[in-house]
Amino acid sequence: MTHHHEGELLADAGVDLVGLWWAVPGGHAELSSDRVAELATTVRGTGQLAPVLVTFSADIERIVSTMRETGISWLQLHAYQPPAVVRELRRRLGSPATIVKVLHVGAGGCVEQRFVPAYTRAGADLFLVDGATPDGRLGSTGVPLDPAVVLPLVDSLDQGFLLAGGLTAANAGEYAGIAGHPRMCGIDVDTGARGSDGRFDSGQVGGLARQWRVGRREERDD
Ligand SMILES: O=C(O)c1ccccc1N[C@@H]1O[C@H](COP(=O)(O)O)[C@@H](O)[C@H]1O
Repeated sequence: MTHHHEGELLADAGVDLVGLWWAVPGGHAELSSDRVAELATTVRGTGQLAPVLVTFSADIERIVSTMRETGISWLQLHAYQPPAVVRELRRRLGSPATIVKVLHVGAGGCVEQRFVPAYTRAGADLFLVDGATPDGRLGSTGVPLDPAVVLPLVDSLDQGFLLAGGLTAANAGEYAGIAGHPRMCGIDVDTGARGSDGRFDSGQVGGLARQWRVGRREERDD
């Protein structure tokens, strides 16, 4: 989210977490710390949404100070930050923070597969399974993942996971085995939530919420 008015649209359409992109060099939605703070206030003001700081940064001091200054408690580490960074962030941010580590699936499978136990020991609360394209793009790729590759990966996890990567209302049926997985906690969508003009579209977001049958966290029993 980059504009204040998007908060109400997302809340009304059934979303519960909103990503604010910070320290994402070259990202189409890169925000300054001050802008993140303003938008986080708007997000919380809906009474329904919680903001997530989404970042490529591995700079522990900057991440911790931005989380504290903005009051954001959800952190999505979207790049290749190592387990040592997760461990130090967990130590510094404490248990109130929810740390989401992205696991990238490329042509050869999950790039971080062998680090998964280390991320778990380091204190990651959730994993987010997303794609990495052959040309190295991360985040907002709009490229769907092969469910046959994702399923054994999520089966190998000890904690909950979110799914991303080119998700739409129309392709929900292809991921039935993953959507019904006992550790499935939700989906994370950028491209498929937008209309042809590139803006968030309430019809697209509402369709995603309905087709994926993703309830709010407090309404689920997982
Ligand atoms: O959307 C972005 O610009 C972005 C920037 C930096 C990190 C992550 C970003 N988006 C994340 O990408 C995935 C899936 O996106 P898509 O549905 O395939 O377009 C999701 O986790 C977004 O939060």
